[in-house]
Amino acid sequence: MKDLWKELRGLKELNLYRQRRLREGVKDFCSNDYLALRNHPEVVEEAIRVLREEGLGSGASQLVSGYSRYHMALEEDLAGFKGTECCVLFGSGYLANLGAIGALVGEKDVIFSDELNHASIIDGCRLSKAKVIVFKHRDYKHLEELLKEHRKNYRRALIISDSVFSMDGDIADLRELNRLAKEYDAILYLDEAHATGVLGTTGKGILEEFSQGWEGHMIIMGTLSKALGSYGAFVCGSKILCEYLVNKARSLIFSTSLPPSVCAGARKALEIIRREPQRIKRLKELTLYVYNRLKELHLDVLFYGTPIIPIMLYEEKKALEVSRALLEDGLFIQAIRYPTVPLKKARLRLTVSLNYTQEDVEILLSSLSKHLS
Ligand SMILES: Cc1ncc(COP(=O)(O)O)c(C=O)c1O
Repeated sequence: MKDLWKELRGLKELNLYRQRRLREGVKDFCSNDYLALRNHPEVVEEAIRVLREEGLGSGASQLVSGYSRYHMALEEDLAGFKGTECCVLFGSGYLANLGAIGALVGEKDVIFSDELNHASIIDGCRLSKAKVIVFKHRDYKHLEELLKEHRKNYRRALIISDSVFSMDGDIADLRELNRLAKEYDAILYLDEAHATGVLGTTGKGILEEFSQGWEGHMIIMGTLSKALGSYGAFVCGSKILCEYLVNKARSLIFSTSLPPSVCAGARKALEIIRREPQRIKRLKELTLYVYNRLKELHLDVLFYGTPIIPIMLYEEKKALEVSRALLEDGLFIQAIRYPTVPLKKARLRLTVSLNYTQEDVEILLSSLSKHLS
């Protein structure tokens, strides 16, 4: 146990020590509740209704007795929303990536993975025992070189990318990824955690953003935990894929399914997104407004049109200091540091949400200006 203490001390010395913070009493500027659906009265009402009807937990895994009509209805709606044949729910985005990647590829196979993919993809790749080849971030020329050299040596190939990269907010080039997937006979696996409810004019995700229909070799993974304001995740694709995952994905088979109330709440959130596409438009407008105001402060921000707007501070210590100073003003933006991002690329990951009022934005800007300009 002494070793653990030493390691923690090492993290503190490097400004890489992490602590959870109660978010009470502060305005949250770093959640992924982009469309403000987590507290939407209809979502909460529906979840409570089903909570009363079904009880708290689901009682078992999907393959035992934990698969209710609420799970099935949500899967059907998600498949319809994403324009795929079928959908399977998972306990979380982390579990979906672990389970789906691990089921799809093994020792004889190869994965081509963007270097900035989410940690759950990295862990899923490692666990799968497939050969993992990492391509430079959004560098599709590099990807093509790697495909040319290595694809032929393996049975199945998977190209994996986040649709919206969670720490930078940039967007994968679907056209290039799809061209390469087709040319090199690979499955294209897209993580839509931050794209669902955000990209495209109606929030359907990267396919809509690129005016592209779903094709059989595409796997669309997404989470219920961001713009859908709930918890859990899904993998959409062909009927065969879903059947396969239900039989092979260990994180689905050997883990208790989502509570029915959580599924019902997510389904209501999806219904609201479909009914009110103006929410997505408003999010885009607010995002642009916040970015333009940040620019006036001459802050070093990354911006790609998505609601993830990292304020770059580079030094871990500086990121911690500014995050703490904001907290004293009642504003919460978490300092993101290694290993979530590379060393010396520390940042405040500001996210835009429909939860913010005009006044909130003004308070945020004046506090940022005080501590950063
Ligand atoms: C791109 C990406 N994939 C997967 C996940 C994991 O999702 P979850 O939080 O539902 O486990 C996240 C975020 O947490 C993410 O940003």
